[in-house]
Amino acid sequence: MTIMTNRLSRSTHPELTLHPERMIQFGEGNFMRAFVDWQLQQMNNQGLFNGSAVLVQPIEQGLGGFMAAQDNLYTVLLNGIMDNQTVNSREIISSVSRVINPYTDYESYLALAEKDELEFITSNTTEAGIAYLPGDRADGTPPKSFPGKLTALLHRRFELGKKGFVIIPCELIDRNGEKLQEIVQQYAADWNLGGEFLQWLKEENTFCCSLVDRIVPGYPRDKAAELEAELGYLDNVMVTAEPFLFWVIEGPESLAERLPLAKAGLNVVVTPDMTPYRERKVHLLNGPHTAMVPLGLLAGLETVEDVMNDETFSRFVKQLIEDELIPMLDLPAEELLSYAGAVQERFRNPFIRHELTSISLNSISKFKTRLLPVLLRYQQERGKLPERITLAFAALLLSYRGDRVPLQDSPEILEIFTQAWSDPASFAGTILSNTSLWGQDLSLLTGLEAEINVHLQQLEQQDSRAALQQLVG
Ligand SMILES: NC(=O)c1ccc[n+]([C@@H]2O[C@H](COP(=O)([O-])OP(=O)(O)OC[C@H]3O[C@@H](n4cnc5c(N)ncnc54)[C@H](O)[C@@H]3O)[C@@H](O)[C@H]2O)c1
Ligand SMILES: O=P(O)(O)OC[C@@H](O)[C@@H](O)[C@H](O)[C@H](O)CO
Repeated sequence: MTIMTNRLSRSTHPELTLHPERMIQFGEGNFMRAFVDWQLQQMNNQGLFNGSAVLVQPIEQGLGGFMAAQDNLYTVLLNGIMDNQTVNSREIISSVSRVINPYTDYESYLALAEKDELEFITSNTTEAGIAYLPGDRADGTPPKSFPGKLTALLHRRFELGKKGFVIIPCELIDRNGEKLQEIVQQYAADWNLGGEFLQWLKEENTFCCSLVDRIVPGYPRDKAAELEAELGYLDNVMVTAEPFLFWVIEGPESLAERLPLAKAGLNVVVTPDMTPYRERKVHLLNGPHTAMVPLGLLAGLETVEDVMNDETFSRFVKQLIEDELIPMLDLPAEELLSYAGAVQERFRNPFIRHELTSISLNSISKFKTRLLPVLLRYQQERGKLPERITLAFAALLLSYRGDRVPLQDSPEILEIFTQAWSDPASFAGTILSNTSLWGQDLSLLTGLEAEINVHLQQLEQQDSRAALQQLVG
């Protein structure tokens, strides 16, 4: 095999244009680079935007060094089937201008407030990022939390008498824009930044809620050397993604003109109410992901594709979606079925490797958001438990014993499970009654504790495939 020595850079690719900075983006992770920055590139390719994003690392450790070493260029590899066509594309993305690490260069970070051309702010700091950190300090260089950092930047902008920003967070939490705005306002109050600043925040800035959708498995570790040989350059931050993309932004109509994503042919909707889109995506895509993870891992499967290629498991996913999830959503069933069919196609994407363990991160809070609301509604409306969600719940609780599958969750949550599992006989009752995990006492839900105990025993005695076989027929 040829040994590659050339790193991707502006000198290896002098034809790539550098566009003026128009967006500040918190988060330099795989998702944002394959989603937002990829879309900026598409608009730039068509001469519709002429703008780049300056990236800010939300935490001290990050990819800034790797990005700088290749002049902030990187490759996005799209693999999958879209509109019945196989897509296997590679594109060098040149829509990132630089990455600022505010922990080592706070002055450059605050200096962003001076640049009039910067009009948009986007972010993805994981679900953990949009959080109020009591005691975060205005004189921190930088403040610790993402909303704290943003408040400091916005305040500098206000002091300079400049116009505000359109702020579009992409974190997968409900009402992300409103939540971010509330926390920024809270810091403004904590830090005594004054009533005029609060007014400027409200009147000069637009916080938009948004919902993102693109499966981004990230750096293709297993194929990197092969791909670099094919590309003809070294790239430490290349990223693989599916071709499908969807971005719903709850914002003013004028946004579609200022950020002409849809005009560039991208699947982006600007709407006054994104609720139905969020419900559909979180329950029909993220919900099945979260259900398949513990069941799949307990059966020794590794990827979403493994699950979908297994007859029993794929039948389980289909039944879960059609019999338990769709009937509980207040949207036209036909539209939901069509969306769900497309989702299952995306799960089957033979060209990407989406690890179940990568989805398993923080599975308890994911279950609470993605599947628990449906389980509760089903029980309330039908007077019985949804069997598939309940089995997945039991598998999740069993997996959190930590002896059969690797766990990735906060130390506090892992400790709660260690304590509860120390007495297996009372485990189900203890864990279901823990309101800090579920927001309510689930041991009070008729039949749940008994069902969970039955499934726990079943999953101990047989493997999860056998339990699924009994259920899906
Ligand atoms: N990968 C996908 O398929 C996908 C699809 C849609 C949405 N998302 C969302 O994107 C998020 C990031 O996924 P990724 O694949 O880019 O991961 P990644 O590990 O490549 O990037 C994580 C990013 O989040 C930041 N971050 C991590 N912990 C943080 C914290 N505690 N506070 C502030 N910032 C923090 C990091 O600095 C980095 O910029 C996920 O949590 C998910 O909500 C991912
Ligand atoms: O990104 P996470 O860890 O919150 O969730 C894992 C997957 O469910 C998620 O990344 C989906 O692939 C994504 O939401 C598709 O748009």
